[in-house]
Amino acid sequence: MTDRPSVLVVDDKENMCHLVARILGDAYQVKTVEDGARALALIRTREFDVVVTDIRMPGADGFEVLRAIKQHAPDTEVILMTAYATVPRAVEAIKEGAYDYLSKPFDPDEVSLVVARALERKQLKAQAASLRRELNGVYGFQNLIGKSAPMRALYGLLERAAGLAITVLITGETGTGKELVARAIHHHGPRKNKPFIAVNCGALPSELIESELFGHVRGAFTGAGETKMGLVEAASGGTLFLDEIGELPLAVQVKLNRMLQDKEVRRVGEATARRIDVRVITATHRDLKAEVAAGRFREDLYYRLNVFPVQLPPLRERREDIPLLAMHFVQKAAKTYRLPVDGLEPEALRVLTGYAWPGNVRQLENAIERAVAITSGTRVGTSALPPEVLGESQGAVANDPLVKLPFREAVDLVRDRASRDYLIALLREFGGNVTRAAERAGMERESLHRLLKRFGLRSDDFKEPAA
Ligand SMILES: Nc1ncnc2c1ncn2[C@@H]1O[C@H](COP(=O)(O)OP(=O)(O)OP(=O)(O)O)[C@@H](O)[C@H]1O
Repeated sequence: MTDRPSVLVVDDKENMCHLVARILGDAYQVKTVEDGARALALIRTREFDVVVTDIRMPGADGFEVLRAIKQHAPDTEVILMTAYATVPRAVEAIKEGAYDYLSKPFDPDEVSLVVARALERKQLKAQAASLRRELNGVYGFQNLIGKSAPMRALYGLLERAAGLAITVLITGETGTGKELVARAIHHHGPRKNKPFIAVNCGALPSELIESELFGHVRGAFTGAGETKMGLVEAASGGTLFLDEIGELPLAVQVKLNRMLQDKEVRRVGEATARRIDVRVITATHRDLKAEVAAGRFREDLYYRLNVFPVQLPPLRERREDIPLLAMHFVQKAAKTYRLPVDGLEPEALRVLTGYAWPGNVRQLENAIERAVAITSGTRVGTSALPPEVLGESQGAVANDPLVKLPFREAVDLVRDRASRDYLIALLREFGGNVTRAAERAGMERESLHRLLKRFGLRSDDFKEPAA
């Protein structure tokens, strides 16, 4: 039987090997070797579930066996056998990753029990690892949901960015999750216990931005009552997230650039500067490079911010995530409104997956929240979905005659449409001159004539009227 768990017994005393093999032989597939060096060679070529090894052996001892296993087969559990005198060493071995030890002489039940427990731990560990993999696949990174290829690639990038404390520039259409990503980077990095301060540069009136960001001293300008610390200082030790960075007025861009360069901040109206230590993450839905070209964004600041660019994919480019996101938002809304809604009708899911979502995840979240609020049963159906979502997907699917045809006929139809369009463009280009059109098309004049006839086209219709 090959599906029994495998156990390797290593002891330089033959009778000890036999004894352990006899105890375990009924329940496990047992292999015995009588010296450490052979055990080392064996574990490089074969993986055992559990290894029971003596500590004191000539040549390679139990510690060497343990280390080799942790290196080559870290999932294998190791149990050491030890005489009374070497118990302290066995305890040391546990610190190095062994599961347990048996002190000689032992009784048979003790051996069976320790091996069974070691196996149980191995299985639990494997189960936990697979659950974690699954959860990571589904729930992605921090609070980000999505398991599509673009999202998985994104998680890898975010993991790297989080560990590096590097300046990150997040770009993506509205509602793609830029703020969520910024938070995920912060919470996954070494500054997670420090503040995360988010500032929407587009939402602050331009005359206030400077003092909000950098702070001001009393009386620095009309209306500056008390001295106030800015948001940059509030983020000290943590992360400053500047959303909609493309909206920052040029004058403030200059100050921000200087702050990043000198790692110092100067409150408005104050002569001396203060050292600051903030990690800066910025985001924009604009094409900053184009903004630079148009003179609306400073080039030096652009390069300072764009150290680690992260581009978020629009939802329509990761449609396979829509069911997962939709389900997540259904649960969230059901909890908020204390409603017994717990899923979506398959048809509703089909419609959601077919829609283009110009407002991305935020639009999906709003659509689902509203749908849940008006659902009286336990599942969201199509009738609860917003008209714009229904309209587009129904239009795309139901009005296209192609879907009513068998595959071959549909392909023929598409080919005919494309051929006709091509011929029209060709005749236009050459003003109805069939000889030249045939040359470009790489076919004989006669063949082109036949094709034109088949598609009901007349070359004369494309000739310039005589002046
Ligand atoms: N991958 C995702 N998983 C779960 N929720 C998401 C995801 N992406 C976005 N969301 C949710 O969608 C909403 C919009 O996200 P967020 O505010 O981060 O987008 P944004 O790109 O910053 O938008 P804007 O450009 O309009 O400021 C939030 O409620 C957020 O929780």
